[in-house]
Amino acid sequence: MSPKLTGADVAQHSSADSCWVIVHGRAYDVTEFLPEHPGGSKIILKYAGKDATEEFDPIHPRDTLDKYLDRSKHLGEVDMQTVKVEAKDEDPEEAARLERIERMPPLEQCYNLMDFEAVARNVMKKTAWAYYSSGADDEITMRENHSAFHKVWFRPRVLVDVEKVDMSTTMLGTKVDIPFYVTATALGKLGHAEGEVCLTKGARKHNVIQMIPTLASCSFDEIMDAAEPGQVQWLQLYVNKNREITKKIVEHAEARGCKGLFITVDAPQLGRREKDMRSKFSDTGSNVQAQSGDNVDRSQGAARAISSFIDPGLSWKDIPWFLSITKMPIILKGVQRVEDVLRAIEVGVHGVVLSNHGGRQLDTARSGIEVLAEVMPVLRQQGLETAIEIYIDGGVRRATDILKALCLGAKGVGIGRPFLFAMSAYGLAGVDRAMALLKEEMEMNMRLIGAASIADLNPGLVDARGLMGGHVQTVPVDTLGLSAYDALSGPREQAR
Ligand SMILES: Cc1cc2c(cc1C)[n+](S(=O)(=O)[O-])c1c(=O)[nH]c(=O)nc-1n2C[C@H](O)[C@H](O)[C@H](O)COP(=O)(O)O
Repeated sequence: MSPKLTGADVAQHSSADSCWVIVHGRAYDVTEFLPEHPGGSKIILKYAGKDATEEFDPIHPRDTLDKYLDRSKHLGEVDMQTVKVEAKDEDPEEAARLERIERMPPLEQCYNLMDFEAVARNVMKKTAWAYYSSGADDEITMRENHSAFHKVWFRPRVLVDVEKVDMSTTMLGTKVDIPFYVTATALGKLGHAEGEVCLTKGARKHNVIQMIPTLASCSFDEIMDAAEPGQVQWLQLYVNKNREITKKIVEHAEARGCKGLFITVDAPQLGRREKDMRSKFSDTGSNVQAQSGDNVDRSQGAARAISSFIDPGLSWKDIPWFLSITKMPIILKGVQRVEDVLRAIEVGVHGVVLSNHGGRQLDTARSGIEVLAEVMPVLRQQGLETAIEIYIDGGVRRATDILKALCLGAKGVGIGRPFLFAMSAYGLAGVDRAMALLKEEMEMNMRLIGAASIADLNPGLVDARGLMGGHVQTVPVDTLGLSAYDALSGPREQAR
């Protein structure tokens, strides 16, 4: 058994000519990999000759080095007792954050999904909050996503026997307890050490489907392994320019039992999320799927650092190939107009998610609920309303938002940030409470609109004319949301 390396051995290799790093107590020679790194070489050189574990973890699946770094560069175990721990200069912001954590409200004081966002804003690390909370450009679409639901009013039925309420439904053939799923959101470990696995555990407890992101912090297999037998997961796919890599990922997901392939079609390039950019994301780029280490401009924030492999050339002509390489149902995630829904039906995919990526891509794109109100009447007119499954996501924060979407014809909705914020602030207990609150709201509101089951939900229960009136600000100010978003430029107010 070769002797362990010491911290001094590693520290001798701290330049671009010879660069060793320590990750999880093992040393790696990454000299030749430097120009390949999607996040650029600078970020690795910052940790040359040192322990890089703390920066590596939130961005990279655990098996990244095993998968992508040649074995000959794996140098073996390091005696961590001999590694000098760098004294961190006092960061007043971090000290203030830790202070706020001491005073954060107990979980029981979170009564709705916005409460989690308000708490998370105060207790999350700056880069993590910036990454999760940011929308593209002026964040108009991000705010519209939630506001748009306030343009839809209910037309409740009375004197309906709603003693028993059944909110279960099926999504892509899977029976779920409530018509929402945990949508794909990258870099789960920015908010919580367990990352996407924490969401897996929450989804399992509530029999809710989890969509696994391509850009997860945890490895795909870690997330699949964390699921209980019978627990259903889908894969969200960013298509790689190198289709061989993409084919391997899709085949592996199918072999592991994924029950849906959601191809993201609204991100030929990731949007400009300025809060993320402002936090000067300096971490390494995730996912070493990229073949060549483009010299990514670090100031572009996390998004740009981790997405250089995505193929902007993806087009309708690629869909038959996807249909040929997998039996999983294929859903196009990020469709934003009825013409593309009709095209999706034509090319034979199984569904679409009407989505603008949570307002993180094209700013002033319409909200999912507004596109839904455009799509469904056209599909009904052509007798196509059941040809494929229609989902929406973006700005869903109340069970009434879910009910409005289903009344207008959606099969279910995806929810992103709320579960990230609940996880980041309170871990699994937070995710669990967030889902339980939605179930509570759902049962109550189904009773109040006079619907005993999902089958009872129909367009007659809502008045969606407010969505058609263009974008005149007819929406009441969403005060809850205001306290969470960074619309306020002042210092972070005290945790509530
Ligand atoms: C909040 C968030 C959303 C991301 C997301 C990361 C975060 C932090 N990321 S991103 O880094 O590339 O933008 C993904 C992603 O990996 N793939 C994807 O298809 N959608 C991604 N989305 C969009 C997500 O799947 C939903 O469309 C969006 O979150 C729904 O809006 P709400 O957050 O308001 O529920």
